[in-house]
Amino acid sequence: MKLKVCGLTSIAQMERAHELGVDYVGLVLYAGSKRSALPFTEAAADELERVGISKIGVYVNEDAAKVMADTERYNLTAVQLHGDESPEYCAGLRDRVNIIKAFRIGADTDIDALVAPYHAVCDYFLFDTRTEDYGGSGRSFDWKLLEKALVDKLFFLSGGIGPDDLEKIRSFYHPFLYCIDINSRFETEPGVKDMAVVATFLSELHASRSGHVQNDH
Ligand SMILES: O=C(O)c1ccccc1N[C@@H]1O[C@H](COP(=O)(O)O)[C@@H](O)[C@H]1O
Repeated sequence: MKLKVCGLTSIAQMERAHELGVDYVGLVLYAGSKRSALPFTEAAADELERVGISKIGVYVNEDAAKVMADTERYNLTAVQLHGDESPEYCAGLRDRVNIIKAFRIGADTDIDALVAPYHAVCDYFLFDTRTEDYGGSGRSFDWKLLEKALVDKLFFLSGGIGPDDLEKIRSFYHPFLYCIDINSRFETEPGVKDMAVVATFLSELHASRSGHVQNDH
């Protein structure tokens, strides 16, 4: 089971995440977010490029040329497209970078119909909660909806996952669950994580999943 910590805004916290063994950090490169990592000074961008941990850029309806430029500049492993990006948009970027398409899920969402056009043009899916905003709401959705859907692509599970959700994660099995994505519920303020709480969560996540062999590649 992989762990992504999203919404970090300092190089020191990214390096700490790397030391802890977090798999991915998410940089919110969307100016409309409370935890936007923008703007960078040139010096910070240079430092960011060199941080050892795999970095995922989080975007909302961004210009594709900007996403491509950021991918090179910051050495991004993948981009998380959290807005209303079309399948064509995803296909246009995919030969340059891994694509994680985020879907916002509500009680009445037809997940199969929503994801079908994206199946061939993404590397991963990500499931978040549908709210009035694009993401980072701290609110969760009913994971049982994923069990009922025909999801057959590796996915990131997100949306209000908090330090107390380990038992819930332990009880949720899905053959395509790849990564747990944590964000606002681990913050002391927007953009600043409590890394001690992240460390405890990570070690308990690993301990609780040690009996599972699910998608640990
Ligand atoms: O974190 C944000 O501010 C954000 C803004 C716009 C799009 C995505 C954003 N973050 C992503 O939202 C999900 C859920 O976060 P939370 O746990 O509910 O706080 C997560 O995947 C973040 O990557």
